[in-house]
Amino acid sequence: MSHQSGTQLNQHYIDGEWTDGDGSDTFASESPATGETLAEFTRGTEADVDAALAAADEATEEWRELSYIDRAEYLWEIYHELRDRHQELGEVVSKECGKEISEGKADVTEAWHMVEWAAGNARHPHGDVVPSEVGDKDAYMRRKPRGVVGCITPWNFPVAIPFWHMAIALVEGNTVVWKPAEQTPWCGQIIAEMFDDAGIPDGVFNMVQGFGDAGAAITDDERVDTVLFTGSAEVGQEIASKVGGEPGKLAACEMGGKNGIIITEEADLDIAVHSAIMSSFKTTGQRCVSSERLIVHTDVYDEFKERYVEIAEDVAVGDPLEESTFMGPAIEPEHVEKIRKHNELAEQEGANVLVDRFELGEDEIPDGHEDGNWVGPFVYEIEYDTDLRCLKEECFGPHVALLEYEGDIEDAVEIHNDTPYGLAGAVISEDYRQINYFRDHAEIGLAYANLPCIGAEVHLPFGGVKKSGNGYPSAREAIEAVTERTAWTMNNSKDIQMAQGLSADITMQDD
Ligand SMILES: NC(=O)c1ccc[n+]([C@@H]2O[C@H](COP(=O)([O-])OP(=O)(O)OC[C@H]3O[C@@H](n4cnc5c(N)ncnc54)[C@H](O)[C@@H]3O)[C@@H](O)[C@H]2O)c1
Repeated sequence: MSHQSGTQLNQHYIDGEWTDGDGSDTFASESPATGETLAEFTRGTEADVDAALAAADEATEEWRELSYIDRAEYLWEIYHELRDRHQELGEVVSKECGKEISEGKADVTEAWHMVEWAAGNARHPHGDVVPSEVGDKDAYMRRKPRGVVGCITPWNFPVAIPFWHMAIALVEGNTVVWKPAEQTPWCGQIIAEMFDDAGIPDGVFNMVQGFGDAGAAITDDERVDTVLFTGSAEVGQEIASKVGGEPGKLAACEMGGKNGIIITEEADLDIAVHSAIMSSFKTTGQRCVSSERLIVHTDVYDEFKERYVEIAEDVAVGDPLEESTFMGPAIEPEHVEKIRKHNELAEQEGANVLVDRFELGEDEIPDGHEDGNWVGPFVYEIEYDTDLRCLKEECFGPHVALLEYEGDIEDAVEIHNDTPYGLAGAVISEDYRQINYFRDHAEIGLAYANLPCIGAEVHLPFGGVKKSGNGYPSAREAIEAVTERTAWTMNNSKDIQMAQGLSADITMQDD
């Protein structure tokens, strides 16, 4: 088994074996905070994906024959490993994706919560007993696994999101081929070690390291029955249209957001400022639920702006492993460029820039971290206009627009809904009517009141509407995506009786 940082090459995990597979190419995991190489990995090719899918396909028959409870036993082993290796894996998350350490550890905690949910759910009822129109019939719904599930995950929750997908797919009786994000292969390596240590039967769990081409080889293969994808809208839409067009195949995709917080004239401004700062800058704005739009009533605009800007000017950017850090670096140099372009776009569209810490001062960058992908908050005010691209396109960074509105909650919600996305949002108000109006009219899957619009609990649905996805790859909803339902009706009498009064008489030609 290989499980190393440093120079040793880490492998794929296919059919219960660690393997270089095709082995024709390698890639590195690089620290976003220092630029140093953390570990080397073999890069997956179509041939590696083919081997993984063959193993997963072969393993489905025996795996689905096990009881839910026996399948869940393997997940309980992993639950204990996640807890035992909490500190170690949390630090790897921080090192590999640059999230500050409390977020790195929270990623691992969320993963074991999801494993707990999925494995615990194995002892809960699965399916429904339903009444029949005919007295002598039993009618009920049973679930069956779909078969092979392809899981494709993003870098920003490199431990939690894979378990949102895989824990449920596996307990429900599917086998899995997983491709971790290319930026966080070390987390992928440790998760695969956990499955290996748990003794999961060969072929049931397979991991292929690599890039988008390996991901596409999974989604395009006819042996895959369900694709679970979390990532950008561009890739998700491509997968949804490709896979959705194939009969018998299903894609559940969770994508990005252009999330907003409404701060009404009835807001408690302490809560408003605190919630907005967390939603804007936690994870350096690189959460799917990060807020890039703050929609603030004119009566409280000036006071809110002053207090928010004062914190944004000074919020601690630094080494993700230091507990005093609030924001770590951006994930990779290409992403720093993407954030730069979004900031420039806002300026071209007429932004009045209030905070520009995009290029941090030398004294703000921690010693020894000069080669990190550093960016700081960029905050601007702009007059709302439906044609502004900077208010519609996801930046996925600490890039925030302040929008002043007049009028009622209805006006604020109209601005809030004016994006192609529909993932998360929050309202800050002490007036329950305003809160309830937001709850009923905001076009989003995750709505918060008097809270940041970040944060998830695994037993709640997680997912968006519009361009943000179809709200499937989480908890209960994911079960729909990885199982097929069979409606069973069973006759308890000797006669055949039909619903809707349909005649069961067979009449003959001579009658
Ligand atoms: N809604 C959610 O639950 C949620 C959660 C986290 C992140 N996100 C979104 O994810 C994005 C950031 O993550 P990212 O940069 O890793 O996203 P990404 O779309 O670039 O990559 C996600 C995964 O898809 C793979 N991939 C890339 N091209 C592919 C292709 N053509 N076919 C198959 N797989 C392919 C990547 O290798 C990676 O594993 C943001 O837009 C963010 O909002 C959404």
